[in-house]
Amino acid sequence: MNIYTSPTRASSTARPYLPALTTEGRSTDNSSRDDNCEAVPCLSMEVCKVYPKGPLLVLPERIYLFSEPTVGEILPFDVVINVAEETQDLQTQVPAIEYHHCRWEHDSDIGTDLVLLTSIMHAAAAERKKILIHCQCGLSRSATLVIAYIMKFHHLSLRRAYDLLKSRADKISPPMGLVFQLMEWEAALKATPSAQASDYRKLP
Ligand SMILES: N[C@@H](Cc1ccc(OP(=O)(O)O)cc1)C(=O)O
Repeated sequence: MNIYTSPTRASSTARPYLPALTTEGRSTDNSSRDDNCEAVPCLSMEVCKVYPKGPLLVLPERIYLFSEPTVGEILPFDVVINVAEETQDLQTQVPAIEYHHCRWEHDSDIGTDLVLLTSIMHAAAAERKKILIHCQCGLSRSATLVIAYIMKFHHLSLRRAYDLLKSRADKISPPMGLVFQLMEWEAALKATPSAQASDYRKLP
């Protein structure tokens, strides 16, 4: 399944990031800690080694965050969501995997996709599927999607969802253009209290 999202938001060539926030409440679950996310800088679009140990488990419902994977790296997953415009689309190479590709840039309008993609994640999680969320580096766009998911299905504010993910993958840094859209997402979630309390999954 391919979902093309036109980049309609202009002028985000500079990419301001949220400042580093509190690390209070870091997970004690070493399997989802950020040891994987060592200080290996993203030197270029080609060399993106933020997760040198492979996909990082960031949420208990088998949701992993990663940079651009190889075919071999996605084989263990049931569902793969690729949210980068510039990454290779591996769909035809992994026909057995539920593969979604949303071609986001760092300033794309992602609001509609968030509704669909977080629902896909939620449905897959309910079926105990193993889910990989990735972009090019695993820092901005994929992190934005995971934050949106946490906000909706763990019922956390943007700030708390960001802090939670940051405590598990401390290199994440959603660009300000996407953070603004997460603010809109937060407002939309607040406006729909039906945001399914029954869907709540308690975080460890
Ligand atoms: N711009 C970074 C690399 C980088 C590329 C893409 C990126 O976004 P995402 O995490 O959404 O792929 C983040 C960082 C550098 O020059 O090192």
